[in-house]
Amino acid sequence: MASVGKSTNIFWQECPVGKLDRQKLLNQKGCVVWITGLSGSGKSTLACTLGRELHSRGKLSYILDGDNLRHGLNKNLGFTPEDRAENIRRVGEVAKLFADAGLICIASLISPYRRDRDSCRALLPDASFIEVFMNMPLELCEARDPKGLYKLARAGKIKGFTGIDDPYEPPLNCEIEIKQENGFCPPPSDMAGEVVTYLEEKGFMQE
Ligand SMILES: Nc1ncnc2c1ncn2[C@@H]1O[C@H](COP(=O)(O)OS(=O)(=O)O)[C@@H](OP(=O)(O)O)[C@H]1O
Ligand SMILES: Nc1ncnc2c1ncn2[C@@H]1O[C@H](COP(=O)(O)OP(=O)(O)O)[C@@H](O)[C@H]1O
Repeated sequence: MASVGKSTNIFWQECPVGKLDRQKLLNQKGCVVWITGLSGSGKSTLACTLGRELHSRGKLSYILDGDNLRHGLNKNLGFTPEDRAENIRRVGEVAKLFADAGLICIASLISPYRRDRDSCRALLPDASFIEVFMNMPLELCEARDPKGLYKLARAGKIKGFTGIDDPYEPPLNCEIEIKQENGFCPPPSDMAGEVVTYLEEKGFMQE
């Protein structure tokens, strides 16, 4: 009897067209670019700039943005550690499907806990999970505060806000780290360029 999670009597169905066939069609390799960092660190900005750059080079990508997914797939989840873990788990599984479809999947979530990110990494075949750490100081993110959420968190009107009264655990072994240079944040095009160069060097931009 085959059993997975809570289901029993389930079997894996093989499909006639596989990942390699799709990659050939698209002339690229499926992977997940997982962008993690504090609210306001520039995750969505990098995701959008990277998505546009890949599109202009004829590469198929798709952005999974934490904020957006919380309007649908994850609308029943809040920000407790358990809900964040479930949020990341679901997005990791969806990202895995997109990578299997042959796409360059760009996931952009705070994903504050190391264990949850590492579980997503473990879902993907070797080296096709590319963790990008937006290593921006809290002071910068808080000064940006585009949604006014840090202000609310400091005023005690949002509880459990990442970086204020909920932890952010920085990656220990990420593939790419984006940080300030001489006190300045690199422009979005440079941040995206760094990721594109990595994808080229590792062979994801062609089949
Ligand atoms: N308590 C608390 N902590 C952190 N963030 C909060 C919180 N409440 C709401 N928000 C808003 O939700 C966005 C983060 O959603 P994520 O799905 O990326 O979060 S997580 O990965 O599950 O931690 C995040 O979006 P970004 O600013 O784009 O990161 C916030 O706008
Ligand atoms: N490289 C950058 N240089 C200057 N401003 C940036 C840069 N990246 C992001 N920003 C600005 O910082 C704010 C937060 O960026 P955003 O991408 O929404 O962060 P996050 O998705 O991590 O919450 C936005 O106002 C955005 O325009």
